[in-house]
Amino acid sequence: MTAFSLMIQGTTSDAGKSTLVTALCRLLARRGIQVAPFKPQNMALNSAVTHDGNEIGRAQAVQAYAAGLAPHVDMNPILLKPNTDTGAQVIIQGKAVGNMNAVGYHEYKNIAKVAALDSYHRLAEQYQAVIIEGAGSPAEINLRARDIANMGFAESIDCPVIIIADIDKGGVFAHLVGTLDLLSQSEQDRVIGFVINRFRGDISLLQSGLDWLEERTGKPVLGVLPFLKGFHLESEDAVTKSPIKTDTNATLNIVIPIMPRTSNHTDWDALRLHPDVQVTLVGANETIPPADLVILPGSKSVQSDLAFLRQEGWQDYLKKHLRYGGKVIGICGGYQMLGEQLRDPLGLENQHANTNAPGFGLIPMETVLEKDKQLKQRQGTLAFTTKSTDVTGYEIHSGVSRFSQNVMHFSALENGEKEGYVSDDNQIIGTYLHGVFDHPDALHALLNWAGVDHAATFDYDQYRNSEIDRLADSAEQHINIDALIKTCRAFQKSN
Ligand SMILES: NC(=O)CC[C@H](N)C(=O)O
Repeated sequence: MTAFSLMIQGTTSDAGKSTLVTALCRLLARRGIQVAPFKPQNMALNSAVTHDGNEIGRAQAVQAYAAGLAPHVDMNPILLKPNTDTGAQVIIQGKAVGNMNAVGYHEYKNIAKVAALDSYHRLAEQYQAVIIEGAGSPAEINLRARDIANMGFAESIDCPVIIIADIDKGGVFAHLVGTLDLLSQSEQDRVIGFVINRFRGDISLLQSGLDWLEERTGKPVLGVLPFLKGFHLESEDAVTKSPIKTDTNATLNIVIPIMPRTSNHTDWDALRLHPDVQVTLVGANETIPPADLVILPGSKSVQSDLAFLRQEGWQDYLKKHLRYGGKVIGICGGYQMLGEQLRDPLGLENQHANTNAPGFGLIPMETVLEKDKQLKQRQGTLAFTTKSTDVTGYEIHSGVSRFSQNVMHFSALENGEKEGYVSDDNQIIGTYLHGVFDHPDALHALLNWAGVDHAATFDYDQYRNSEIDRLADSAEQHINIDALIKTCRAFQKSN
């Protein structure tokens, strides 16, 4: 059997590339084909940690899960994490190599490409199929010259491409025809067809448009995927503000600030999906509503996000919230902010070295950002509950925090380390563990801590798995997957 690759590119960001790759990974795995996901270059603040301590984009970790694999660094060899308005931390094969601005990175792309190809070839040797995700749109002609994220990559490895467009946004025919038109002949030749995503309504009304599109471009429409109501899969970067659930009997109100550099926003997905919880995300210039629990999330640029929170009135809000008996959980960067001092001697998160800032002063702790980033998957038990309760999570941070006095810890980890903080008055928790609400037992205990007496059981892993199945079932129904596999194999042979 010939191994094959297929790349999914989109007419815009958020067209549905990640979801289609996820669906294909699950559908090939169901057919017994050993398949791996791959994205050469990802720009996102929501990353995942592999077993061996490397950092990759969240979407590839979810796609690996759909394929029945553990996430591996080769699945996303280049990750860009924006930490200022003009620059990003560049992560190559799982490890940060430094901060670069857009021009600097453009120059660096030739080096980054070597890593992308190296990782891809390793996957291609190991698996029977590699499903590749593009980034943004392949028609950004100003970025074409050194492109390694879309057609530049497809041309290098000579693979077929599907272009996907989101009909819910409108303008789907213009997007598809325009995108194809802006590609070179050899790039156009590798487009094996289109997929239209998020269609609602009567397909018979779309048919004349599909016929026109096929006639005009000479490319087939491989499938029209319906809008999946209430569908939720961990999104890569965009923080979705609309509530996931509509009917809620929530008893616990959670408020979370959205800061310019909020990271790992999927930390609160399990809460947004939980029937007993109402999560309100508060952005810039919005009134902060009353809450039972405030969660300060992770941040890629802690000092500037802290300044943002102060400017938005969160310091006074937190003081009042705690005075009235409210609870606070700080995760990673949000945990660091709750401390007394933040130091960045090397200028890792700013353009300048030696930037310091006072934190909210609610935890007797000081944090220094150090050169080596800590990337770890974690397992342990909660240290502050009487009942032994499992907790899982992962750490991604440069900050090293030190307490100025003895404190109660949040968790006891499997390697014997104690981690995090719980205040004596039981109102504040701080932890470095991202994903801390994902384990059903930890979720239950934390909701109980926050005031929910009989919280419903919610298993995030199970939920994710059934959402991937729902997505894959829909793709199976609307795309001829066996014919697609044949086309990809034929492309591989003829080129
Ligand atoms: N994930 C985070 O919130 C990281 C916090 C901070 N940027 C650090 O590196 O220490």
